[in-house]
Amino acid sequence: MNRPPSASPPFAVKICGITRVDDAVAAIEAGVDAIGLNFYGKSKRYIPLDAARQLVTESMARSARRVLWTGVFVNASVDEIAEHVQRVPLDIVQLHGDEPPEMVRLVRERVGSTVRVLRAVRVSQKSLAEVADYLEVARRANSEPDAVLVDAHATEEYGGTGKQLDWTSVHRDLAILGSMPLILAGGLTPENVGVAIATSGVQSVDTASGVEEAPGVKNHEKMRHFLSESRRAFALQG
Ligand SMILES: O=C(O)c1ccccc1NCC(=O)[C@H](O)[C@H](O)COP(=O)(O)O
Repeated sequence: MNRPPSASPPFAVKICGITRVDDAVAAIEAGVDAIGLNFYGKSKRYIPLDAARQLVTESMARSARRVLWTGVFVNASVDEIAEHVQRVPLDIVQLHGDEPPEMVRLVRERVGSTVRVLRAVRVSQKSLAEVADYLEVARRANSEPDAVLVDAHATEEYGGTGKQLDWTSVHRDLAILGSMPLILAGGLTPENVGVAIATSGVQSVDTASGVEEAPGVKNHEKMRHFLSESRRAFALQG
C-alpha cells in the first residue's frame, strides 16, 4: 500500500517533544498545527505511552482547537508503533531513526492509510542529495512517506539537538525532491525561524529545543513568538 505524496505538507508549524498538558494547551492556543510526542526512550523529551494518552485526552478537553498529534519513533518495531497508534489518537507517525526504506509501507499497512507517515532524514552535508537518494530507494520499495522532515545530523543523538542545517542549500536543492513535501527542522528558534523560512523557501517548520526552558519543558512565550514569526514569514512567501 503506497500513497503518492500531496504537494503540501501536513502542517505548517509543529512543536515537538511536549511532555506536559499545560504546554500542549499553550501550544494549541498559540496556533500550532501539530504537536510531537516523543516515544524514543532515550530522548530527553520521552513520554511514556500512558502519559501521552492522558496528555492528549486532557489537552483535547481543555482546548477546542484540533491539532495533529504526532508520535516520534526511533528504530521502533511495527508492533510497537501500532500499539501506540491504537492507544493514543495519533494522526501522524514520524520515523526518526535508521529505519529501512520499506518501514513506511509496513507501518502504513499495519495502521491504515489515515495515519500519515513522515520520515526524518538527518542531513550531514550542505545538500539535499541524501534526501533524494533516500526517496529514490523508497520509491522503488513502494514506500514513499507523506512528507520528509529534514534535520541536522549529529553523531551522538538522533534529534532534538539544536543543530542547524544550511538553509541556502535547502533552497537550492528543493526542486530535486519533486512534489515531496518538506518540513525543515534543526535548531529553529523564534529568533531565526523567519530567516530560515525566507532563505530555504519551505512551507513547514518544526522545533523542539528552540522553544524550551529545559528539555521537555516548553516556554510559552517562546512558543507564541515562534508561531508569530513563522506565520509572518509564511505570509511574506505569498
Ligand atoms: O527531540 C528529541 O529529543 C528527539 C530525540 C530523538 C529523535 C527525535 C527527536 N526529536 C524530533 C524532532 O522532530 C525535533 O523537533 C527535531 O529533531 C528538531 O529538534 P531541535 O533541533 O531541538 O529543534
